[in-house]
Amino acid sequence: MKANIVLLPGDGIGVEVVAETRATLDAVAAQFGHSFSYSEHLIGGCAIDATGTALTQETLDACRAADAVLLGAVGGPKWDNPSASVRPEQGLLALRQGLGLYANLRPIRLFPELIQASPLKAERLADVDILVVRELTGGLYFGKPRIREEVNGRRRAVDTLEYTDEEIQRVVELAFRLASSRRRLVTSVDKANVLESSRLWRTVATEVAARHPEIRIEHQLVDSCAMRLITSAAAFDVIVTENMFGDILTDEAAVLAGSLGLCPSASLGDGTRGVYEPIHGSAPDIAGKGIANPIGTILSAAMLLRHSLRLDKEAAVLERAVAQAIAGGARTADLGGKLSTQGMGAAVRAKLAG
Ligand SMILES: NC(=O)c1ccc[n+]([C@@H]2O[C@H](COP(=O)([O-])OP(=O)(O)OC[C@H]3O[C@@H](n4cnc5c(N)ncnc54)[C@H](O)[C@@H]3O)[C@@H](O)[C@H]2O)c1
Ligand SMILES: CC(C)[C@H](C(=O)O)[C@@H](O)C(=O)O
Ligand SMILES: [Mg+2]
Repeated sequence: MKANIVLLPGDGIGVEVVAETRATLDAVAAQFGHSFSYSEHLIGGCAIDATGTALTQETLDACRAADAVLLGAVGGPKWDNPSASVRPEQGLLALRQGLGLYANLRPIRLFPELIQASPLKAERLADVDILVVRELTGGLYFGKPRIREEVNGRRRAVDTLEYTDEEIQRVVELAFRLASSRRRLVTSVDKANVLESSRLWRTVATEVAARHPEIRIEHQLVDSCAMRLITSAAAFDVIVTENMFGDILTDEAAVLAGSLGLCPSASLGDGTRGVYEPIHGSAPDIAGKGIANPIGTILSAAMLLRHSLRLDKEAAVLERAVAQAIAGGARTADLGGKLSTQGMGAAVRAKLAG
């Protein structure tokens, strides 16, 4: 098949891990006789430097016209001034909103050979297989008003946590659909003991659950969920939660896997188009050194093959190649090894054909 893929490397290690993933997608295409064409566009800090804005109309239009988008990461110290009116992260948020990508799927899967890479005891990690469905276009990230002002000599700032029933319903519905082909348990995470928006979330989640009697639902407060992710992660199947809770819980859950650099994601809306990106950021502490782990991005590309291109077999072959490379001892520095970003990509490609 022919597919048109937009690459948005962004900033820092985003550039390094996207280059390695493109090479890996090319190897998949060659093996299965597909033709992937790529166009590369700016987003984040590099877009601010070149154009003054973190997401140009041109980049957004290219993404709208593409079959799928592969993104690296945005941000970095160069653009971190808290008084700046434009920030790299705004580009990512505008992209998610502009494409209507309201659900971010973040699978947390463990490779058995990497159990030692996690600081947790091995017995706490047995059978961990979690899919976090993070709401992506609502909540504190987008609520209005958003204010920074000075009133009577005091500095004041406001963010707004807002959800409509429709926004909650569509993402919780998706979580239930995904749970039906897994272990049939949805954990809806909120802060309903304090937040009005969470009480609406819990009410709507309960309504959705009533339409899916074959799937169990449990409600869990976000603070104790954070603890249970460490003490009894294997008890979770699908977790569905609001935007910021999902952001925080998934970086925590990445510790189970052994490195943030291993974890992929798919940002999806109602159609087949999606944005695929690792859950990590631009990692300024290691950017430019060629040592970032590309596996989170390569596994995001596998999700791209499956969800946007409907290439299930190719996705499975790529995921198997990653698993075999890791089983064969391929390790970047975050996993205690010596492989470069390119070395890790090459180790995956070496397993593709076999
Ligand atoms: N989706 C995104 O574009 C995204 C996500 C998170 C953070 N950010 C941005 O990235 C910048 C840095 O944020 P941060 O430092 O809090 O988080 P980060 O995810 O960039 O890094 C956290 C830690 O994990 C390590 N790490 C991350 N990815 C890795 C990989 N692939 N291989 C090996 N090690 C890896 C880093 O070296 C660092 O020690 C900020 O500007 C932030 O806004 C962007
Ligand atoms: C960079 C930032 C806007 C982003 C988020 O909070 O969504 C990141 O942390 C992520 O997890 O994709
Ligand atoms: Mg995050």
